[in-house]
Amino acid sequence: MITSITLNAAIDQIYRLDCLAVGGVNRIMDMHQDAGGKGLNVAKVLTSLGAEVDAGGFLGGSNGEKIRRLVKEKGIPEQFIPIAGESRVCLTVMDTSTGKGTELLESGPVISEEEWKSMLEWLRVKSNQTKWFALSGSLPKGLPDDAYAQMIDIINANGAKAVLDTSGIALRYGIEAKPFAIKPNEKEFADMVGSESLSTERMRKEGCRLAEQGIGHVCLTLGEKGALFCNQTGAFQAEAPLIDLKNPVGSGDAFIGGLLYGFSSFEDDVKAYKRAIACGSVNAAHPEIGYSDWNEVEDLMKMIKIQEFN
Ligand SMILES: Nc1ncnc2c1ncn2[C@@H]1O[C@H](COP(=O)(O)OP(=O)(O)O)[C@@H](O)[C@H]1O
Ligand SMILES: O=P(O)(O)OC[C@H]1O[C@](O)(COP(=O)(O)O)[C@@H](O)[C@@H]1O
Repeated sequence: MITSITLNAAIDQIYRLDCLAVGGVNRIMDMHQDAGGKGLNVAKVLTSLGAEVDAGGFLGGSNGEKIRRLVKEKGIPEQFIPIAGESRVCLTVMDTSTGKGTELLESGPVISEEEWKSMLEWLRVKSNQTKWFALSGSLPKGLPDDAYAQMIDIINANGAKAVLDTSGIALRYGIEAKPFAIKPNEKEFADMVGSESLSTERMRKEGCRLAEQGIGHVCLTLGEKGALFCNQTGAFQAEAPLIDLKNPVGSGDAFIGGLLYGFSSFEDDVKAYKRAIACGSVNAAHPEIGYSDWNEVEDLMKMIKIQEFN
């Protein structure tokens, strides 16, 4: 069983239009809404791949009710903790002439101390029943900067494993608690290291340093360039397959879905890494956020070559 936790769940809303005119009048071609926030996208991908997954986190207000209904419609069991605040809307404006998405992300509700305590209590019980956790996305207001670190401590103490996908200060603290895996993208990793941008060699060096400190898998995703992986045995790199790009939003979440599918079904590291990249690329080749399909993933996996750094 895999449990995917979204502390800052969202209604993911996509507006598609011909060509975005910033500062002008834009008429929308079509609009789509789905349950989102990073962890829910991970759960959608895992469900499409046929994995046993459930979802947790915080939900509140009428947006929260809508998210709960959308999650149910996808057949994903959920144990969200109700909160007093209103869950957020995250808007992606897809410019179909360039294939580029502009994301407008609300910061989300304020979580009270009581609500946070309920989450930690729930996790203490849950991590005795579930082996694998995805902890994904930004922290809503009101939570301490070390919120993910507190969660990872509980998960590790119960012998379960956490894959962490967040950024900024929450990532810095989270790393201290030694999650099983982390997945920053290039920019998030450069921010973490305190640099504008990083060469491949510097990414490898910094990634391997973290792996030596006890993070099982440091996965650095590089968008269309693929990903770089560091673990106890070394560093590996793979290019992403060439695809017809439709919408890259949610590709990082799909990558986590693939990684968790692989590890939870005892695939070796290289196969799990290939599955993760393929899942990211399959998502990017479709307009929906958090899209996956078993056969498409298997086909792309055959095209991916993992190379070890010397
Ligand atoms: N344009 C693209 N072409 C092919 N694969 C892509 C593309 N964009 C993303 N991917 C796949 O999705 C993975 C995660 O994408 P990335 O953009 O790095 O993550 P995030 O969404 O977290 O920023 C990549 O490692 C790659 O496998
Ligand atoms: O929790 P955050 O970091 O604010 O991000 C939320 C947004 O991230 C997404 O999950 C997309 O994430 P990725 O493109 O990084 O995979 C959107 O669906 C969502 O609206």
